[in-house]
Amino acid sequence: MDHMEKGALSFTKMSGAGNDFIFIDNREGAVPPAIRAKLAAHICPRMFSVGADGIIFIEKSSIADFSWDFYNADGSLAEMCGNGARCAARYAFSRGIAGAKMSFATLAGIIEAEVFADDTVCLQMTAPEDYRSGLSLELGGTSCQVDFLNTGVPHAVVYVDEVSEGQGIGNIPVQEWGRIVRNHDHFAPAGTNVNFVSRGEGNSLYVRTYERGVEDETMACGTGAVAAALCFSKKYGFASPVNIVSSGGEILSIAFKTGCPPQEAAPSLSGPARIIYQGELAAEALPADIVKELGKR
Ligand SMILES: N[C@H](CCC[C@H](N)C(=O)O)C(=O)O
Repeated sequence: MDHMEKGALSFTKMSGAGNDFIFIDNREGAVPPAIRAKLAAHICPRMFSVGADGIIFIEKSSIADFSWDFYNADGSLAEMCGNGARCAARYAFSRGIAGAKMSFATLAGIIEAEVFADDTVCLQMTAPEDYRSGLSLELGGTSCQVDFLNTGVPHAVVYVDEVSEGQGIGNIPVQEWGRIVRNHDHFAPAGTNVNFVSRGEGNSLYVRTYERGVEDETMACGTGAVAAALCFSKKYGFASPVNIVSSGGEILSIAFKTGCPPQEAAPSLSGPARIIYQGELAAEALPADIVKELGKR
């Protein structure tokens, strides 16, 4: 039996369709706000620590069942995270923090969620904002027109069938093109997540997402799936619900009102959210100043 000093910090690892997160139950304030970004940037890198696309702190709330603080893997704060929110609902239900139907506060607004008996969680998303279509930029030597929608966080939507000369979504350079769009002047200064979208079978779409704050392709992106579904439907007239086949092969289902602007579509996001394991972060895995701060509580 390995003997390890009592861990410096307990956490739960979760996966929302392959978008993975570290959860900290912070209702007793174990991790003060001042060190959260540094903690995220220290324990999210894969191979060097726990590894995740982001970290979520669950906090008490006087206006909802709980509230949260979400940080990307690089320690940047983001207002919302669709897959993370589905995992937060599963986490809260599993720990008795909320019932199967719940609400929680994010920087993007209050999220209503429902946890189902299988691993599915359904969210009512906040109202999309700032829809922009036909933004011109160049990818792979081809001029193309991308759309933009804020679904809690900013998302650009690139229509792969228009830029890839039939290469197919599986062959496009997501890191290279994702970085170009993420940093493009159209989206300055906040930058944007970037979704590469291609028509699938029936009412489905293939979506590959380059995520701001991860600075790489993730296996799924919930707010990105919502942006892709709403923009594609607006441009090509897709019906609701749309099934999004994400990079990791899992399906996210987006339901929404059709025949109206994306801002009025009232989208919902359904998909899997699973607890993977519980863990204890060893003090030696953390910078001394963080261990010191954690020890104060
Ligand atoms: N993966 C998340 C999006 C995180 C957004 C974050 N990458 C940012 O906008 O900075 C999702 O499932 O919606």
